[in-house]
Amino acid sequence: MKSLGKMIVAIGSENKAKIRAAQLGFDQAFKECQVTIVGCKAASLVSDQPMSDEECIKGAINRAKESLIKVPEAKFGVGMEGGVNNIKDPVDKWYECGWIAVVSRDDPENIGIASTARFELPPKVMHEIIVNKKELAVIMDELTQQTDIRSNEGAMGVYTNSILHRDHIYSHGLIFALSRFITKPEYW
Ligand SMILES: O=P(O)(O)OP(=O)(O)OP(=O)(O)OC[C@H]1O[C@@H](n2cnc3c(O)ncnc32)[C@H](O)[C@@H]1O
Repeated sequence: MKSLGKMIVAIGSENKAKIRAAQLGFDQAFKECQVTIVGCKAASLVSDQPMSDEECIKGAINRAKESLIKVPEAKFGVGMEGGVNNIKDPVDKWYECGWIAVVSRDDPENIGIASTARFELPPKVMHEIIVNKKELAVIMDELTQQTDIRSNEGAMGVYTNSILHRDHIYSHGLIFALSRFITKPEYW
């Protein structure tokens, strides 16, 4: 039987849902490899509750780059940053999604960036974030009377009756971010 090549991937987070997402995404994108995901603390250098896509992207890139430094044996560094964003026109609504950055050690300037699917956050949740300056994770735990929603099904699970969980949805965003590394070079 052909043995699988081994690959180590760093992720700039110790959040279990994000680590599961990284494993799910890399296992599908690199079927020929046995992938080990190594989580580590990495500073996003943006606010605890990012309020725009731009801020999330910055946070994801910062985390991806720092994770590559912290895990010297890693081939890729991954950053995942959740946050909210406001679409004003044609309807004024707030959405939540995760942004994912993937940095390759071979070519650190070649960064894959993509987002997860997004979902609407209700005005009562946005009121808590904007007026009472609370983080989404805290609001979710209070609303559901559960603990550590962020490491489990996530707000995505709460607002889909557990149909869509944070790990799976983030794995889809990760696979989009990996596109440049796994598809034919002539597509790029
Ligand atoms: O340990 P880290 O990697 O920071 O994981 P985190 O869950 O705190 O995630 P982010 O920093 O990426 O998210 C920014 C904020 O939004 C919250 N958040 C994002 N997505 C969420 C989700 O699906 N469920 C609950 N909270 C979420 C999160 O807890 C923070 O308050």
